[in-house]
Amino acid sequence: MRITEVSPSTTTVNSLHRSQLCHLPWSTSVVSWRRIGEEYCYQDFTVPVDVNCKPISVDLLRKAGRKILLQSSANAFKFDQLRSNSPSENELDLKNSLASDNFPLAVPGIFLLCCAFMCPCFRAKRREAVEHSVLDRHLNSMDSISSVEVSSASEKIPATPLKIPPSPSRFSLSPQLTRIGSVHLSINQITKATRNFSPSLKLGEGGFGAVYKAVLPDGQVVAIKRAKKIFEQEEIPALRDEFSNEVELLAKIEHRNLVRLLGYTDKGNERIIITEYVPNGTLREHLDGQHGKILDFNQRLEIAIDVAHALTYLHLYAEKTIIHRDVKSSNILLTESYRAKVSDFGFARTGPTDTEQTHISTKVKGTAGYLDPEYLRTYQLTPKSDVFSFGILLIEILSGRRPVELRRGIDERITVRWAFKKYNEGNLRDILDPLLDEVIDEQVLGKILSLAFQCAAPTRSDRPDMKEVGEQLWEIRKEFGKSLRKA
Ligand SMILES: Nc1ncnc2c1ncn2[C@@H]1O[C@H](COP(=O)(O)OP(=O)(O)OP(=O)(O)O)[C@@H](O)[C@H]1O
Repeated sequence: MRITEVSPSTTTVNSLHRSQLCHLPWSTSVVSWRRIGEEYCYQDFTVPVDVNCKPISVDLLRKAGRKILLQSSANAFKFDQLRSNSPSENELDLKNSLASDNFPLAVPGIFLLCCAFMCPCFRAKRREAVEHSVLDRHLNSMDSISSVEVSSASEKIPATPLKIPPSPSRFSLSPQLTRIGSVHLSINQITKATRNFSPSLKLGEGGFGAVYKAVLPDGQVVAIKRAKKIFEQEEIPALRDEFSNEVELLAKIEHRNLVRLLGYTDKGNERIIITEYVPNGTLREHLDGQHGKILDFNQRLEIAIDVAHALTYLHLYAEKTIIHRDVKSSNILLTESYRAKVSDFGFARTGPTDTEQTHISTKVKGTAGYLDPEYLRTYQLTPKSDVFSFGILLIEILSGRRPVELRRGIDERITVRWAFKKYNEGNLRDILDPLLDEVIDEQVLGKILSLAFQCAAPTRSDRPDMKEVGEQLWEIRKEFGKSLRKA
């Protein structure tokens, strides 16, 4: 579920809960929420709740293709209605999501589930245990079924005591951009290189559009991201924004752990981004075992370090502070040697430019499960929002579980909460991905988990910055190496 925008009205969490969350350290908040039997937890901010923690309304719910829009007022869509009405297939999944998890999710599908079962990659010669686990993961996942967008009609941003830049630093295409990148192709050349956007060359599809693999006349292999055709007038500004964001940001970036922009085209109804091709799929696919071989612990550590380096670069060393805002396993691409490259800059924004400014105030964008709860509550965006997402990602890398696993028992649905409980009980090994058949030193495991929980602290001041995270991971990796030599 990808959240493109959440208005203040959709996040009116009651003040008691809000203040409790604000003032409790991460551990206390999670543990005490659970101890007093609250189903509501800090991960569930997208659902407005009343004093009894019951969702009060999920306003207009509109489905258009793969998109869900969460909008305000008149056409109120009550939680209770979800329970009583006879549901369509999609509504049924949504109902289950809401009823069971207080989470506004759209999980569309029997059809896609069937595809997951029948997909040839699942029939490949793999160990039975792996197969079961992989299938379980697909059944449990929301990402693998569908990625949906949630947005609201309101564009209001709450007042903040700090200065808001007169025009938020949203990007627009500047004339110089026609000169960026090393690849200059006409639409005709792109059409030829992708064999008229042949489905056989399609690598995948995201919120922005489809991505194709293409071989250029000089033999260079590239990824071509084509904006989806716009049918609804109101979608144009958002998609144009996403395009210009991605182009402007990628153009300024050169780092081995960030996907490189090679060129772009914005002509007529076609908006196309050409980037380096990263050949080994997404991190999520690897965690799901879709590429056959399961990532070992060292590879997982190295991937985490690569992502930490990429984010450190964006936060500290790029021309301006850049906040990615959509750090997640499906946006981490892997090379043949399992090095990670962070992709998808559609939601990225520059951070505070003024030295006195601690944050920028902006609409909430990101992906459910990875979204910083403080940003969601206050609309204040800082690089620490990426740190939060990174913490969630780190737990995902270690456990193999998605941040939200709807088909698991109620205690296990929010992975960070489940992992933290296990950690507190001293059952560290239970958190580890069952597909990993290595014995990991308990101290190493303790340190990396502790780092992940610090990153995912509900309050940004409790989170380390990305540079520190990278340094700590590096130390952990050294310690892991030593533990292997001792064994
Ligand atoms: N540079 C690339 N090289 C190889 N494959 C790529 C590249 N960029 C994207 N892909 C593939 O295309 C898919 C879609 O990518 P895209 O960034 O558009 O969407 P997403 O991040 O998966 O979804 P969303 O945009 O909704 O978050 C990816 O999951 C990946 O499999």
